[in-house]
Amino acid sequence: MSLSANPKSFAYPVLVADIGGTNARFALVDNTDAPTRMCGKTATADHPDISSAIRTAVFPETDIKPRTAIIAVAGPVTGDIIPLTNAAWVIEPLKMIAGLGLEEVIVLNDFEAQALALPGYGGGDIEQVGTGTARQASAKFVLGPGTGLGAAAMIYASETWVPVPGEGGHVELGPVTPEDFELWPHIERYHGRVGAEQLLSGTGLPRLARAVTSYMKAERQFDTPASITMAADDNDPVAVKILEVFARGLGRVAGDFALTVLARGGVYLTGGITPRITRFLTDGGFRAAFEAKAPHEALMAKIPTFIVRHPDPALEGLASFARAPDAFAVDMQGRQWVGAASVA
Ligand SMILES: Nc1ncnc2c1ncn2[C@@H]1O[C@H](COP(=O)(O)OP(=O)(O)OP(=O)(O)O)[C@@H](O)[C@H]1O
Repeated sequence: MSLSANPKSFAYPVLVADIGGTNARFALVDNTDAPTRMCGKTATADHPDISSAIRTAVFPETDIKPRTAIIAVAGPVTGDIIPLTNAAWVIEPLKMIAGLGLEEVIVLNDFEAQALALPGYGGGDIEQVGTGTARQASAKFVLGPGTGLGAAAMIYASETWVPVPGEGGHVELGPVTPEDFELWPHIERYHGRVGAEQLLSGTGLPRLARAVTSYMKAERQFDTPASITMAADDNDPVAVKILEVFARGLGRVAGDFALTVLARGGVYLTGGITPRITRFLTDGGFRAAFEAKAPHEALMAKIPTFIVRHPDPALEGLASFARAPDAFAVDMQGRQWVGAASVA
């Protein structure tokens, strides 16, 4: 059964799960005040389905079985059968309710989950890049180059945080500097266009590498993102140029999103690529591109940008929601399933 109402409390313990293309991560939230109990990660390929992974990774960790599950998946939540974008699992909430004894299952988008973590970050969770100060109770944005380029806004309205997921990773990426104009003709078009994710992601990096290699008339073959970051660590000039262009592009897109929602609460970078290119995010190019938004340079200089250092941003966001559902307005339509026992 699918409901549209937003619950203002959950039955505890709540199991939170971040299901990625490669790994599934689980944690338990025992009540509104309890710290998050991490249950470790497991390779999705090691289990036939999510229920089997939960039985193996979570049930041995708790005397009281979870009554609610809140799950983040990469990709859209469409109906009662939810295939994953990059893994063989199919999430079937009604089967999970029946098979695991759950009362309720909620399935959210993975970057919506990452947005839910933003208001709670502090201390070592984040590292600032450049100037600016995060304003309290103001919009935030999370942008994450991983396998793809994930994006979500976090809006503050009526004393409530409202996560806004979307397909922002597919916005257009155009040339700006004279070097860009020389480089752009070397970029392979995807259906006639250059979307941000086509360059600024793990799958995009080899395409960007081919363009930069051709533009520099160099002899290189970079087939994986790791081969590029490793070569850049050895100061290979082509790999360095690729990551400089990457960081500049990411700054530009991050700046566009900051302008779009006036993200005075900051723009936060996550994703598997980010920690591997820190040097290129902090050398000035990223931040300069972020701020170069005439006529709004002065405004942009005040908006802070951060690298997220928290190891499990999506899980952290789901745990925040599990602890304090009242603090967030999460759209539940078509994404919440309850068992017969819970129907009043
Ligand atoms: N050393 C590295 N340097 C650069 N990129 C890397 C390196 N190792 C892995 N990557 C890239 O990071 C990307 C994966 O990022 P991320 O972990 O955010 O993806 P995901 O799909 O969200 O995660 P999951 O593995 O949980 O499904 C892949 O494109 C991978 O090639």
